[in-house]
Amino acid sequence: MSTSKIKVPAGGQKIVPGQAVPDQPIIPFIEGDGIGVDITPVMIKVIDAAVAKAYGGKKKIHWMEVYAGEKSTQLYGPDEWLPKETFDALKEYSVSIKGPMTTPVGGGIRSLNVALRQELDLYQCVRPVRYFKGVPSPLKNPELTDMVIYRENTEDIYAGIEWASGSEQVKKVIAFLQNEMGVKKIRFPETSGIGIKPVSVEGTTRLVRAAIRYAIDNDRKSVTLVHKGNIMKFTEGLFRDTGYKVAQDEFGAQPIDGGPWCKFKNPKTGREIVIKDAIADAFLQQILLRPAEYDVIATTNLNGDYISDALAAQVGGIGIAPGANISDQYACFEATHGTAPKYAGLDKVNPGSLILSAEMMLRHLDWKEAADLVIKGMEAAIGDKVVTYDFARLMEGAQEVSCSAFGDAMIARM
Ligand SMILES: NC(=O)C1=CN([C@@H]2O[C@H](COP(=O)(O)OP(=O)(O)OC[C@H]3O[C@@H](n4cnc5c(N)ncnc54)[C@H](OP(=O)(O)O)[C@@H]3O)[C@@H](O)[C@H]2O)C=CC1
Ligand SMILES: O=C(O)CCC(=O)C(=O)O
Ligand SMILES: [Mg+2]
Repeated sequence: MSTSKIKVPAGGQKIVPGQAVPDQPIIPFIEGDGIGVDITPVMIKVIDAAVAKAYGGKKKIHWMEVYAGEKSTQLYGPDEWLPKETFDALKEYSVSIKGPMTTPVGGGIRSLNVALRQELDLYQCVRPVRYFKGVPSPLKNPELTDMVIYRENTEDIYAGIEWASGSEQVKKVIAFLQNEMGVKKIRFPETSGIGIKPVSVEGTTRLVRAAIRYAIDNDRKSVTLVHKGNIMKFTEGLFRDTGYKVAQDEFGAQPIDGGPWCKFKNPKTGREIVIKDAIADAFLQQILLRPAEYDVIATTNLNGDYISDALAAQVGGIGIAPGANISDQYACFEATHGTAPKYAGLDKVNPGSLILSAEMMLRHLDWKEAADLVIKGMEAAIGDKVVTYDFARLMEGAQEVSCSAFGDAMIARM
């Protein structure tokens, strides 16, 4: 039986949802697999420096390591990928940050990242995509890409409801579909695996509501519902139809030229916000060719996963792509990228994604001054062409530095 491995730091306080953030909050972090060992300590060092500089010691984060993934199996036992006390801590302390965790392809464990999002009901995956001047990009005008992805984070095929080809369960499911549901279109029933894609009105409503509220609070021009509703009518199509209904019922949006696009006046600024939709395949070419036409993006889970990496590439790659998983109570910040195993332990990769995820966390705490210093350090280091390998290989005259040296370069420029 496992006993507690988590050491609660002395002197810190819990963040309680609905109450003011204490000056000395305890923030749990998961180091992460693969490059987690490289980027997580750099993120902590950079954030501590920004907070110290911004508040002169009045505010300070008390970091509390909690365990998941490979490190957890080493500490708690071979099958303990996500110990209960980790879940409990993430809930008890409300705001947390994590490094990436490995998910094997095909067999093996299901995604721990997805399990965390589902267990904490972190239904908004928020991934801002913005350009930092000087970052190498395949686009002529990368600064025109300025979008915020709101990816539904608890439903869709990520629910993990699927049965393996040849299993007794899949035979039952296929027999049920053929005999009781009149399904005749499973092309190779003897060897098919089957997956289920739940998309609900509740799940879509809360996600689209959050995206529209973000557009209102941040004076954005439009919210685009991205879906594949022409093919998956009752899941992706439901997402689109529900999204428009939320805009009309909850925000008073009125149809433009008979709809389905609609618009309403931002109650905070008086400017118009347009709610529109795009089919996912066409959207992926539009964001490359006409990025300026898109702003806030609300989409289903799988689309959001693909769109996140595609959009990140437009502004320099997933080395600089931050994110947050948010519910009405909890927030767990994490980068868009994964464990990049070939670079693990080499002190080589770009810590920018996790640092910018922590910058989002500072804004979530309303520690704006520290967040601004993080951005200042990042802009100045990139502006001086002091960058990690991923940018250096595409930049003229760059000084390539290690993961940890990039963190130090940021700190020196705050
Ligand atoms: N939230 C999470 O924890 C996530 C976990 N994963 C998991 O991560 C594992 C590996 O996935 P994989 O498909 O290889 O995707 P990764 O995102 O881990 O890496 C793909 C490539 O992206 C580039 N890259 C990633 N991170 C950085 C960084 N910090 N700095 C610079 N470049 C970076 C590298 O490109 P290059 O080779 O060109 O240098 C790398 O080879 C899988 O098990 C997957 O399930 C994946 C995504 C999210
Ligand atoms: O959980 C994983 O392994 C992958 C998740 C992922 O790619 C993402 O959330 O962007
Ligand atoms: Mg992904």
